[in-house]
Amino acid sequence: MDKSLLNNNEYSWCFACGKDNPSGLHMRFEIDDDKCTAYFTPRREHQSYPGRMHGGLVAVLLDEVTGNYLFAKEGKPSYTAKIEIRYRQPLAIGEEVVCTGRELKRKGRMVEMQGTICKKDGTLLAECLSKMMIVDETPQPSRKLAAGEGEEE
Ligand SMILES: CCCCCCCCCCCC(=O)SCCNC(=O)CCNC(=O)[C@H](O)C(C)(C)COP(=O)(O)OP(=O)(O)OC[C@H]1O[C@@H](n2cnc3c(N)ncnc32)[C@H](O)[C@@H]1OP(=O)(O)O
Repeated sequence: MDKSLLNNNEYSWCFACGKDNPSGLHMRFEIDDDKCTAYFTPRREHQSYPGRMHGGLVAVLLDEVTGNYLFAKEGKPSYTAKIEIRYRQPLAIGEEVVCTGRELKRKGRMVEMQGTICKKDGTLLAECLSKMMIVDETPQPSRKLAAGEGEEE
């Protein structure tokens, strides 16, 4: 893996997994041969209707667990080009879920990924099919941020 990627300070600001992002989800991952797994417990600040996680944030869990699998396998970033989500049951606030990302197939740099979110008893809550494009570039912060603008006072 290109070590300069991991030394890129901006990675620690990822909304889903960045350790320095105070508003982030702070997801952590386990990588196996064929999948990435993350355990996550939705908190009150993540809810939409009372007691259930916001659908946009459910999408973040799916996007991140699939993206992280590719990042670990390829040692390069990949960008989400398309994501389709089926929300089957609500994710309950306070109840831990298991997120899993797997590769289905690829053509060139475009990889088709599958993501699932299940209860600990295996009940399927949400799933996605996505297309992610592997890129060779190192993502750069916006010019404003690089110039020290856009930071909170
Ligand atoms: C420790 C840290 C951990 C870090 C771990 C972090 C994990 C992070 C996971 C979160 C990931 C994100 O949120 S990423 C952020 C959200 N996503 C983005 O910002 C992506 C924005 N879009 C783009 O940048 C671009 O559209 C790309 C890169 C996706 C594609 O652009 P491009 O490279 O110019 O490619 P382009 O010429 O358009 O297309 C190339 C080929 O792909 C096909 N193609 C392009 N888009 C699509 C599509 N949606 N569906 C089907 N096919 C497509 C084209 O038809 C073409 O086929 P052919 O003609 O060659 O056959």
